[in-house]
Amino acid sequence: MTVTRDQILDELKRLTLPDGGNLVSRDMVRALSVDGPQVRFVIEAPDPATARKMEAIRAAAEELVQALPGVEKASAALTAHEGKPTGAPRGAQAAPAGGDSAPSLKIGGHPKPQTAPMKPAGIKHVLAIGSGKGGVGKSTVSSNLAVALAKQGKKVGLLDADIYGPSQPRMMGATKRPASPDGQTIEPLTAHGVTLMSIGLMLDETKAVVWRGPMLMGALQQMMTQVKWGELDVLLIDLPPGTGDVQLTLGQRSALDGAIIVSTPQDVALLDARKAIDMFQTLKVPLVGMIENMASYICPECGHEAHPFGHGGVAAEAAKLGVPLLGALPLDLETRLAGDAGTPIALGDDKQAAAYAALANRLIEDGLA
Ligand SMILES: Nc1ncnc2c1ncn2[C@@H]1O[C@H](COP(=O)(O)OP(=O)(O)OP(=O)(O)O)[C@@H](O)[C@H]1O
Repeated sequence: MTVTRDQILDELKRLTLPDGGNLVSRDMVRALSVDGPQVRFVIEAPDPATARKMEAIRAAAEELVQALPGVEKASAALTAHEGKPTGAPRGAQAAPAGGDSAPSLKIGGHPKPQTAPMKPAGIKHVLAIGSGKGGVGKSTVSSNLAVALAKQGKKVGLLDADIYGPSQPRMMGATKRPASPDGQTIEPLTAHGVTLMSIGLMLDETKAVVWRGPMLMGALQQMMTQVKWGELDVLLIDLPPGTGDVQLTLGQRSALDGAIIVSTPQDVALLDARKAIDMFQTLKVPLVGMIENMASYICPECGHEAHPFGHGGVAAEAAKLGVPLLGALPLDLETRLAGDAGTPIALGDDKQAAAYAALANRLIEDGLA
């Protein structure tokens, strides 16, 4: 008989810590692996000083697990956070066991082992919005699409997973830090009818984020599993540009229903968009389609139409790759100003809002929202 992870965690819950809670409720168990009768795990203390006081707990935890039926050898190691890394989350302490201070939630710890792809229970569809190149308007498209879908009566969530340059708080006009009243779950914000969460809102915005892959994975896992998203028709995930750890983690570890790629028509952007498409295909994430942004510019003075980033490049690329072209959005001053003001252009009723409404309708017709 092989011991299960749940049995081990249940056993560890029996071990009460001197300052309250147990190893599981205090989220200290890491890297639990069960290899037949061999069990290994790590106990991660919030700091080296606490770790030094926990040797007896480590030994007791090892002994308890070793006594479980089906376990031949259990080994537990102690580690500790080495202080706050650069770009560390605000309140980067483990959730306090008690006391007067408000519980805080550590963002970006080591990921927990998963048995199934992440998809919060109440969410019907999860769509990632990516781009190869930065600055092509992926966040602008994400926020406006979210608002346009909400205007159609859909329950929409928007997760800003761009930890290196989170822009949704500004674009959606919601910069308050989400609360974590119990130190375990995060209450997302609401803006313009959209349920919003940004990893950036949990970080110190004055510091650059220097995170290793595992911490990124842990942070994304938390966004998917600890945020109280509630019932949603669709969760849009605004990815960072490129094909890095965030994209890989989400593609491999969460149940994405599709990916949308935003690109400008210029060659350098298309070159990178192709790489992003290739990555999603490799990860077997269905490609919903491409969106051409900054496709044309209408001079407000004379009405002349110009194509500063080229013309038709995304349509041609989409046709070549056999991916639908979902829409072409112009370069538009009002779109930029609305984004900067935290009131996405899709909230209004002008031509740009209509273009986003058409995009939203298409996703709804395709059964993706
Ligand atoms: N169609 C558009 N017309 C005018 N300005 C736009 C348009 N799309 C995006 N912008 C502006 O371009 C800038 C970059 O857009 P945005 O932040 O959405 O791009 P991104 O691809 O998400 O960038 P990053 O790589 O930094 O995440 C922003 O100032 C935004 O307001």
